[in-house]
Amino acid sequence: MEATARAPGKIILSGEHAVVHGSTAIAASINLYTQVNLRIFDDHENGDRLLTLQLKDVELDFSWPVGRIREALPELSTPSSSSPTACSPQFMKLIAALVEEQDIPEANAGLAAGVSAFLWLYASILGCKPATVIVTSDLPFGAGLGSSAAFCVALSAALLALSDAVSLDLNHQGWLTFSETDLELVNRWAFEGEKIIHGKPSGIDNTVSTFGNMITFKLGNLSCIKPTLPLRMLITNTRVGRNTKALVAGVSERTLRHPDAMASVFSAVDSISRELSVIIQSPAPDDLAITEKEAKLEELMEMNQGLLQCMGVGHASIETVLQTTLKYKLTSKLTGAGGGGCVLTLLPTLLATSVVDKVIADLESCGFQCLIAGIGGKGVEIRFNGSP
Ligand SMILES: Nc1ncnc2c1ncn2[C@@H]1O[C@H](COP(=O)(O)OP(=O)(O)OP(=O)(O)O)[C@@H](O)[C@H]1O
Ligand SMILES: C[C@@](O)(CCO)CC(=O)[O-]
Ligand SMILES: [Mg+2]
Repeated sequence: MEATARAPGKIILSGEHAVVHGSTAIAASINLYTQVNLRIFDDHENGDRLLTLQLKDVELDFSWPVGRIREALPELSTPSSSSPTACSPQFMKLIAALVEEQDIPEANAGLAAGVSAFLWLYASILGCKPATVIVTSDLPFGAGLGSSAAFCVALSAALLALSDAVSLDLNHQGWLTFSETDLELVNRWAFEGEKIIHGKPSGIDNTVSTFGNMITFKLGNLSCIKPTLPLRMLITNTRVGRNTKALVAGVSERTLRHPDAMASVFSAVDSISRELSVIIQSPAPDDLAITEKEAKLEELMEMNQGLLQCMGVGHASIETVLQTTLKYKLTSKLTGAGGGGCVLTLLPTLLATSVVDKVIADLESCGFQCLIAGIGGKGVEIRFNGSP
């Protein structure tokens, strides 16, 4: 049996990090995807009864005899696909041993978290069956565009599609969307994978990758936003790698040291997100109104960036992007966990293309990578047996 799932990355317009501490955040899917192809073998098909994970973008393959996994994770021989379960510290240790055996190159050490999430989701949803999983992605790892979430969502979707937990038309040709109920199940499993990679995620990344569009998110609850503004965002990748888990932990540690001050910071971010949501959805009768609303958006982005600085997740490379875009009277803010990674710049509707080209040339001369991604598209989708 074979299935392929694809899940989008994301940008966070406001509220990153504060959302982990209960504030409202706004996120949108982007048209960059992670794709997971899953092929399950019957016993006779896969002679060595192997579980193989191929990460095409980093040209790394991992392989375990199914018997080795069954021996290491005996309690997982019967899958629980309908009941998303957290990976306990005890299971984490057993999985870490299976990952350790693969001798991941030092340069790719960060992948250990992703491979651990893979083993947990595979064994919990499908049990110890021989399979080959091939992963490809448009998303840069560790850049703030939700690569970990897109990986966990696409993987959970592919595994569930071939489990008995969801009902899908296996003969459907082309990409298929799950039912709302099944999307909830995909999202809950993906969140368990994100916990392995992020440590203490809010759930916003996997939620927007699962459901797509643009959402407000607070304490696990999402609502869909219907923008009345043509939001055009330039995404600049500083190419400064960082680790979301460490950055999220750093904000929590600062909160322990300064509880009252950080509570005020998180409350201010909550207000910014709620105000942003109202502006983005308010009726836009004419161009003047659009320009006025974009000016308010820019001011709120600037305020959010200042509060992210308070949280300690800035970086010199992010400052360089802020200063460079400011020369063109444009407003930017980091997106995702910060500490490097990606920065958003709002491109006003009336901004001339020639100016956009100059801004991009200026940023690329700093060694950064720029793209204008489509935002607010579909969430996770599935297709079967290699159908186009
Ligand atoms: N395609 C993939 N295959 C395997 N592992 C992946 C893949 N994409 C992401 N990961 C895992 O997720 C890690 C990066 O996750 P991290 O949360 O640090 O960054 P991000 O998700 O890109 O940024 P942010 O969480 O700020 O949006 C990688 O080091 C790897 O462990
Ligand atoms: C930094 C953070 O708020 C967003 C990362 O994309 C972490 C999370 O919410 O899980
Ligand atoms: Mg992530």
